[in-house]
Amino acid sequence: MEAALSPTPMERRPAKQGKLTTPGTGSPNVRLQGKGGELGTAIVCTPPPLPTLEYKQKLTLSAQQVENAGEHERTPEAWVSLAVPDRAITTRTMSSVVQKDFIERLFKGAASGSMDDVRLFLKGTFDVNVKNERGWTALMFAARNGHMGVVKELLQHGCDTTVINSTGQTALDMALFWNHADVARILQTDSHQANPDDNPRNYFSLNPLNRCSEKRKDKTWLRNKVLADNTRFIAFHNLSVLATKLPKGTSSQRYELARVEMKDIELYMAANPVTVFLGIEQTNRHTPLTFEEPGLFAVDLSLAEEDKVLSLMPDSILMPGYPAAMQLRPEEAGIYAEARSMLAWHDRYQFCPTCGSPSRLEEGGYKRVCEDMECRSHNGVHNTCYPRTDPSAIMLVVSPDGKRCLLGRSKRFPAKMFSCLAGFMEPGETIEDTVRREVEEESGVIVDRVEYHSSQPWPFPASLMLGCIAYATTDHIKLDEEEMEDARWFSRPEVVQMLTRQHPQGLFVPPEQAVAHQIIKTWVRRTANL
Ligand SMILES: NC(=O)C1=CN([C@@H]2O[C@H](COP(=O)(O)OP(=O)(O)OC[C@H]3O[C@@H](n4cnc5c(N)ncnc54)[C@H](OP(=O)(O)O)[C@@H]3O)[C@@H](O)[C@H]2O)C=CC1
Ligand SMILES: [Mg+2]
Ligand SMILES: [Mg+2]
Ligand SMILES: [Mg+2]
Ligand SMILES: [Zn+2]
Repeated sequence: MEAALSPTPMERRPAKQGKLTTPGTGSPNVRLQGKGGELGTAIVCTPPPLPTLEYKQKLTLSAQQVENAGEHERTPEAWVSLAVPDRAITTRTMSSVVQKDFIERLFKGAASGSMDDVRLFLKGTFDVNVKNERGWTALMFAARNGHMGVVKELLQHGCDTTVINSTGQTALDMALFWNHADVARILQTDSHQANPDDNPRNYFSLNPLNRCSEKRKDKTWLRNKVLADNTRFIAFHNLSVLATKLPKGTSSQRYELARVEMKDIELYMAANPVTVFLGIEQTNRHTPLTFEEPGLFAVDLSLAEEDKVLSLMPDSILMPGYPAAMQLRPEEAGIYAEARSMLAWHDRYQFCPTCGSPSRLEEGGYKRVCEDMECRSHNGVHNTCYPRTDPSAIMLVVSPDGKRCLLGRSKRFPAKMFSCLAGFMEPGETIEDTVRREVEEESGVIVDRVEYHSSQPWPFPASLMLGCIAYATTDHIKLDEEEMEDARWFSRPEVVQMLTRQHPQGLFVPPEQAVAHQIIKTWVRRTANL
């Protein structure tokens, strides 16, 4: 595919003559630089001859022919081969045709990633920030098309990252808009601009525990840990977690997980409830782990009466799943995600999926082993023995013109809430396949490019949301009437109103704890120019 020179077809027009002109004369000019800095501006006062077929053929001239050739007939290569050894190019007057050729080669090279063309220009020691008629620099072309090598080369040669084009965009804006994250990062580092999209951290993903998976097979260590004085238990009752209220004034995070002690639950522990080792609350992950550091377990107290569980901690509640769990402190939400998904797995997989025999817990609750020693699950790879995680794609679809995004309403959504489309991954699919299939199934819209944004554990019961931004090639909507109630294209201003809960019809998007919210916000941030 031909490398795009700019986001709009307008930009693909060849550069107009006369941009590089000296005011008052209309004559082309070029800034010439030598080792010690800028040497001055060479002005060509005679109107330049147009390139001829003959000129084009000169591309293959020998060194001698080049030396003998007239000024206007020299190609950039010829100029460079003549001039670079003694920097003569910086002191010569160059015809505008050759100048134009140099600059055109620079822009084309930057847009297509052709390092040779870019280096050719750089050898010529021109102004690296030369612009086309729309104010685009070579750095912008390279950033627009994601050519990391060219971007680095241009930055090394002093290309200015702060230049803006005639529509107010910098090279960084373009890299972000066109989702060249690696290029954006380099430009940010260079221009010291902070990017909130770097390393996004979603709610449910901030689990501070050291899971110490290497300890799960050490039965003695685990037993001692369960009994240690400073060990604490996160208690669940029918997948609702015991939580206590935080002091007032702590924004939307109003609860934290209650940590109960062995002495409080000894009675229930006698019944051997499902208990899962979650990890160690290690204060410093860079120091070696000691046994003294407190361990954390999840325990399923569903066998106990609900009020008995509530009485374990003053002022506590049994917090149901979504959306109640959005009120936990973010670090607590990470622990909750691990704990709830694990207990939900044990709850649903009490029997061996291979032979139907009862199964027992092993490895601190991270494995279920079939009690029938003849069962096939004891041989080879058996994922039936390990906790489940169901990958699920969630995507913001951007319209073909880049100006709108697709949000939908599943039938089970609260009234007036619109969100990203989402769907479970099927076996044998890539993330991109899932995104394209679910978008087409649910909305009839065709997606081409898929960009990964970030992921989020979604413990209802054990999904892993794979957040993406997807670029549509069509915009006709044909709704999946079974799953979806509505799906529409929304403009950026309307999405901003939905994010900030100021939409005139009261429409809104999921809260900031949902990855959907974060993906939508990323798109809004990237489209500041709309
Ligand atoms: N974090 C976030 O911001 C958001 C998260 N989500 C989550 O994303 C997930 C997927 O979204 P959703 O639109 O429901 O998915 P789908 O579009 O794939 O539709 C779900 C339906 O497909 C069927 N299905 C197919 N495979 C599975 C599977 N492995 N597990 C469960 N159901 C399956 C079920 O049908 P049936 O019930 O008939 O069996 C289910 O109702 C859900 O867990 C949802 O809660 C959704 C939106 C926002
Ligand atoms: Mg869906
Ligand atoms: Mg679906
Ligand atoms: Mg599906
Ligand atoms: Zn079995």
